[in-house]
Amino acid sequence: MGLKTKAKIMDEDGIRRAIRRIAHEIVEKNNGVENLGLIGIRRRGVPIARRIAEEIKQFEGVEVPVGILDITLYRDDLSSLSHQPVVHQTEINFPVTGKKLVLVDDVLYTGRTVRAALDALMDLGRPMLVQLAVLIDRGHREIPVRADYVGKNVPTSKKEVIHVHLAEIDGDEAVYIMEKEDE
Ligand SMILES: O=P(O)(O)OC[C@H]1O[C@H](OP(=O)(O)OP(=O)(O)O)[C@H](O)[C@@H]1O
Ligand SMILES: O=c1cc[nH]c(=O)[nH]1
Repeated sequence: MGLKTKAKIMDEDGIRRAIRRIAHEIVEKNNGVENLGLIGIRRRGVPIARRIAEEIKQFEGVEVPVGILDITLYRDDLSSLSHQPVVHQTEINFPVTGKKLVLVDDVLYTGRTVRAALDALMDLGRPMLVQLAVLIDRGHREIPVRADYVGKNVPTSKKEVIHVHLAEIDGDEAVYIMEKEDE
């Protein structure tokens, strides 16, 4: 099944501003950066987490640690109820116990990836709290998960797909709504 571009909903400036705002909101909500840690969900959550850390360094002068969770979705169809996120690898080189962790991902959809991420984090220790930051919330949750920080809420139909492009992975910066083409 093919996908065709329906609309470009964010450009490079829009992505930069959203990430900058999220960085400020994280510091404001947590009353500073003490005990803060960012966890990027591979793949595109990782560069977003690194950019948030870079913003925080610029305005707070503190380096917030960034860890990585590698989670892959196994599915035939994005709209299927059955896709299963599987945690492959964790690269979290700081203790999570007692930390305020912010999970970072590009798109929040059913919430199943976040659930798998939470399971993996809880296996590593006992964080003080876990929050969630996403660049795009497209709705259609299948479990009770909500984001604390959202770059842009994008109402979608289940037939649509959000594609986030980031320079580190894709060579360009944009967010697109794609539409499934009928066969
Ligand atoms: O809320 P959910 O239904 O779990 O969907 C959200 C997840 O789906 C995407 O990952 P994808 O497997 O498409 O890989 P990508 O990060 O390489 O785009 C996205 O990056 C999120 O991690
Ligand atoms: O539309 C979607 C849904 C899940 N993950 C994506 O990257 N896009």
